[in-house]
Amino acid sequence: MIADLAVRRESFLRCWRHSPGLTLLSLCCIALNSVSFAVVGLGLRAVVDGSIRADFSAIVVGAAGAAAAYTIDLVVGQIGFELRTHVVGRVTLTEVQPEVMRATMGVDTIEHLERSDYLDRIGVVRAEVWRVVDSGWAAIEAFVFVVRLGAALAVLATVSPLLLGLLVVAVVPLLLEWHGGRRMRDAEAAAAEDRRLERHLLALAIDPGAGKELRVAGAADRLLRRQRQAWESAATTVVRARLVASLWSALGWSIFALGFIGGLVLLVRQTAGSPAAGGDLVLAITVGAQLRFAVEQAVERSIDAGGAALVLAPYRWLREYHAGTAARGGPGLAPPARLTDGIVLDDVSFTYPGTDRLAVDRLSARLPAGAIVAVVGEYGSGKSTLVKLLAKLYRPDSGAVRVDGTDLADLDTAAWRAAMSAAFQDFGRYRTTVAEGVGLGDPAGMDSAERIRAAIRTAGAEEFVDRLPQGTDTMLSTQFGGVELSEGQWQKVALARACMRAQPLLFVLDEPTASLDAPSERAIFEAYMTRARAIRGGTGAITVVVSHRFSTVAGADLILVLEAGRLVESGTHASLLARAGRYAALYDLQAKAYA
Ligand SMILES: Nc1ncnc2c1ncn2[C@@H]1O[C@H](COP(=O)(O)OP(=O)(O)OP(=O)(O)O)[C@@H](O)[C@H]1O
Repeated sequence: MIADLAVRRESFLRCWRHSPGLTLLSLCCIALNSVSFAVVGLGLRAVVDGSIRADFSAIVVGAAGAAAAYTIDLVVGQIGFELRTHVVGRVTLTEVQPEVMRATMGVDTIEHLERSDYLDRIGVVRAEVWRVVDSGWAAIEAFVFVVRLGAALAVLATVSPLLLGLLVVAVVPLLLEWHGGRRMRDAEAAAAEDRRLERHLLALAIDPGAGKELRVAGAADRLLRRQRQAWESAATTVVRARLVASLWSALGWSIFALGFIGGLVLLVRQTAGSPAAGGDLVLAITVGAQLRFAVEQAVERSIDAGGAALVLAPYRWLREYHAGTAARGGPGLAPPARLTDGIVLDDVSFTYPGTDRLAVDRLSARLPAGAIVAVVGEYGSGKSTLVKLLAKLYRPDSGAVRVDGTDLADLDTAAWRAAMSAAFQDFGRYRTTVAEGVGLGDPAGMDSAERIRAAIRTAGAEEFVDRLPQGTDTMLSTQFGGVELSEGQWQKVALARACMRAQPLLFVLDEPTASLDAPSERAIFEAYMTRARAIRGGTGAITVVVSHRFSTVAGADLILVLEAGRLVESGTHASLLARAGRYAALYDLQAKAYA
């Protein structure tokens, strides 16, 4: 609560610093608006009283006051709203949104991108980040609307304390509408699954991949029928609830109208015969009629202010999580300029957050400087996890990864990343030009057309890139008016991206050729071997290749065989075959399958 208040205050101050003039103007509008409609009533009373007393100046002042207050009520409220929306929007887009993106991207590890509970929180913040900025305004406005309600009641009390009873009848429609609103929300929640399904089926219908299958199978009509059913089911639930909510609302309004008329009748009976009562009557009618809206605004904005807490909580979590991981990472030590000893995995264990199974289980191995190391094993044996630990995308639960004797945890994360290159199994498909998509592998070198070409050459992508309509300037993906690539071509672009750094200390290839045909895979792997041998001289670079295909990695200097997160064998291809253990059995199995 206190922490939320601090964020609200900070958000409001951001608006103030960003646009002090507009913020001040908007605040003035809110303040003026808070008293305007009570002043309309007072002005009209002055007019009526003035006409009874034949007091011309009272009539003029009253009419002018009422007219001004009425204009303010109609216009200034809207202007204040527009100004606030403008400032909130600008601060959201220029300050808070980028901060959220930085916090999401700036976390060293990727746990928050792989855990569904973290993703849910990030999703809420990203979708409703404007509410963080609006939260300060919502609190101010909620307070001002309560003051506005108080002012209206105070004015009514000057006529007769009896009229305070109008507050009760003004609350009744609100409660009934709230009840109807809750039914609507329940209905929306009940219809959410059908809506999701409906959107998903519609997206499938226009998805190029599914589109092919649906055409071949002739299943498009069937799919659209299912989509329509889902839509109708969702619509029926919501429309029914809307109808019920309207009935509750009509009932509430009727009660308010009856109570209001009752209050006026009482007032008339109390003041019957008194000529001075005309002004009071007009004031009671004007202010009383608006009372329900005053209550509604006060409640709505209070709910808004309270509802912002739903976004403020994950927003604070994201900031603290980011700050916490940054503090853990610290400024860190610089990685060595070249590896002399190598990387040692010392009794490393790791369990993914939210799971209880060890993905890497007490693994110890030495990856000598300059070595080409292959990591092999069956599905789910922990190969990619090992690679992520080397890239510092996760930290071991126990044990340590040592780089030339220094714990990887003590190395500066950004500097370590700058000293390595990686192509991952689930590589990114950047919808950019080829040159950008490759160059982003090393932002420092992405302006060099030569380096981009060299990376493309190393990845074996030169031939297909040269055939593209604008070569390296070709836009990728038809979504942006460019060309669509095959799976294998996308993978070659990702590989080229990983080749942008000329002298990395660690070069990681996690299943870099899974989408490629066997000859392409072989050619690329050989190119990598050549490259790995070339770069190891300069920096003692270690190349780690993860692969399912044992034949591809037979030329590696060291092969690590994983099973259920454990290292079960290690050695060269020849030594492992001679050992006739797990590696030999799997190699044999694959050789027979390919034969
Ligand atoms: N993000 C994650 N969250 C939870 N568990 C995970 C996550 N990623 C992997 N795992 C689990 O960790 C274990 C090791 O997975 P990993 O991806 O390292 O295996 P792998 O050998 O690379 O498999 P593959 O050859 O299929 O890529 C598996 O049991 C997997 O289900």
